[in-house]
Amino acid sequence: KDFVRQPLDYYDYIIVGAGTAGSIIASRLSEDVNVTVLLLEEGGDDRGYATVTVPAFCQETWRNPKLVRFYNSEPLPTVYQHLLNGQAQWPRGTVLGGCSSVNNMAYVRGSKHDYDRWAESIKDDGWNYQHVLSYFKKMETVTNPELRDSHYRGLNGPVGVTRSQTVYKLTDVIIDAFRDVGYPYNHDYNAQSMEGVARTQHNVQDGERVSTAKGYIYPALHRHNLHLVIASRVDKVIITDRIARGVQFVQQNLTRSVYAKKEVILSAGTIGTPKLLLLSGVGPREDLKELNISVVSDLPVGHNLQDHLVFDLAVSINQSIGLLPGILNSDWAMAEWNILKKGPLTLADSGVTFHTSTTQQDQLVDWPDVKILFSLSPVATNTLRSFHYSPTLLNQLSVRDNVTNGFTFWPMLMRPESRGILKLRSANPKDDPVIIPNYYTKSKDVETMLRAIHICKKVLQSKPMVDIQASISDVVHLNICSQFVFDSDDYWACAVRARPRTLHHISGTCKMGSKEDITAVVDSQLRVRGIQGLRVADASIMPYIVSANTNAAVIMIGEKASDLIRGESLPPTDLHTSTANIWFLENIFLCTLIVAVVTVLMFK
Ligand SMILES: Cc1cc2nc3c(=O)[nH]c(=O)nc-3n(C[C@H](O)[C@H](O)[C@H](O)COP(=O)(O)OP(=O)(O)OC[C@H]3O[C@@H](n4cnc5c(N)ncnc54)[C@H](O)[C@@H]3O)c2cc1C
Repeated sequence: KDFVRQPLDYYDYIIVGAGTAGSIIASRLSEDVNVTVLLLEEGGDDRGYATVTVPAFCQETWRNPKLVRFYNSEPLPTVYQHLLNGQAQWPRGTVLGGCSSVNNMAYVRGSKHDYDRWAESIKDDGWNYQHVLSYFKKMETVTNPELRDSHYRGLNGPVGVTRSQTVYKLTDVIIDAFRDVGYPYNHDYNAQSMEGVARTQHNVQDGERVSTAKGYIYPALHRHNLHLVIASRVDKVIITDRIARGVQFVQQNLTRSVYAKKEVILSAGTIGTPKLLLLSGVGPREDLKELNISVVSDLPVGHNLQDHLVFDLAVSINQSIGLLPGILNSDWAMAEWNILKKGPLTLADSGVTFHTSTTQQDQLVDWPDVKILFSLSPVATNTLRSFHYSPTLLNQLSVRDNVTNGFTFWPMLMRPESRGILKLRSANPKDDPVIIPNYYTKSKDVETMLRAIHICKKVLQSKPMVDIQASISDVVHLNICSQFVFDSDDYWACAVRARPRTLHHISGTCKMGSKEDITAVVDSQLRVRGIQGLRVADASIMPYIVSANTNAAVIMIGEKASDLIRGESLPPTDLHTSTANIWFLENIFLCTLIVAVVTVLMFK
């Protein structure tokens, strides 16, 4: 059995959204044969799409309306002048596996400090790094032998993780360039420290994407106690007497209801979950009253919206060592992937990731606030179109179309201070919500991005970059920034503000917090405040966005939520003892030698 057409009337647990987190929770809860689980998903099957499976084609997925839904922010044409209609556009995976089936697969857990800050703010050590590390280990199977012998890594989890290898010479040149200007090479940014330049790890195993649908749901579909219903949009949580009783959903234009004996769990993502809560009367009282929705619980649902932003800086070089046109569609690349599951098609991106702390305060504790990724070509207008850039900007950046050899820096802001907001547009579930991202409303965010751009420029001065005559190819005086001297900080600040490009990591709209925190929507057990039998588990619960791509954190949230629901917990990882053990194992030869020398000396 794959999908169930019509659910029964009652289940123990109803999970809304078979995305990244929802797939995990359905799979874990249904491990217990004594409970029944219903998983409801608005989208369809993610199998049968080569663009989902083959890592190098991943960017095609988030342009495919069969796999994603596009949400537009409110227009702000005088602010986001480089965006089409002044609107940010967010594709969200609307398919089994959710965004984990359409994302770029970069696997980055985040810093120890991200989770320690969560734990401190919510006053619950169960979310500190030592605790969540146990879940990060549980969920993954690290495939590279050189990474497996580490106390930080997991060896038997449902999600495969593979560290990329050099396919293009440009990858090695970029790594060498960062080292040349003094940054360390980081063997594993998912271990003790994130700092430095590293080879990217991806949710890829045997050359194929591992979404949470693939890792958790498909292997569980044979279970009789798990029902998966697709193409069904949940429109409301049925709440009476402050208890969640079930959900109302629409399937083939028919509205149906299904009931939960134990709990309803919302995993519909950073947009879907708050929208559903608001439609169900859980949200800011004044906003709900305006739409004639009766208020069940007055909570700041939709507030605290956070995202990672990226800027693009194209560079030209004098050698053909990167991703040249035609490589990915060549017969040999296809053959190499089909037969050996190797080669260019296994790479979701350049394979290089750089993290660094750009303030003295962050350096002291080792907590990166900037990340830089790369594209191994000077990203041309064809691709830039999908970033929702305005025709004027596309026209100005079309200089890149004439650059055959080059690459693009993607400097990124990892801990933004600006906060956006999401509200209902109307009480009609078919209407998309109002989204106001408030990008760069805090000047500190612009300052951090400028420091990231400075790092890119510093790297261009390195010997490996000078050797390939690397130089910024976007020497175009953007109309709206023409009052500033090109390449000055004011110029870049103007360009950065005008085109806030999302890294697709929206989070935080149903914030987790302590009892006293009036800005919180869920408590540290992920229970919606003031309502029984209702939890949220997805990217929306993050109190602060992590300093990393968000998928790994959401998988951890899915694993931990499953344990919270079934009343279990993993013991915290004891890093202290184990690091010592690892040191002993890694240096066993040295230890044996010391013992031998001491023994000989004693008997002499
Ligand atoms: C294009 C793109 C690239 C990304 N790249 C990376 C990357 O390289 N690395 C990384 O770590 N992160 C990346 N991310 C972010 C990461 O994938 C997400 O943060 C994470 O997957 C979100 O998981 P979630 O469970 O919160 O939501 P989702 O995975 O979005 O799941 C929500 C699910 O709920 C369903 N749903 C919504 N509303 C309803 C409803 N009313 N009724 C029924 N079902 C509903 C949706 O269809 C979806 O399946 C990327 C995201 C995108 C979109």
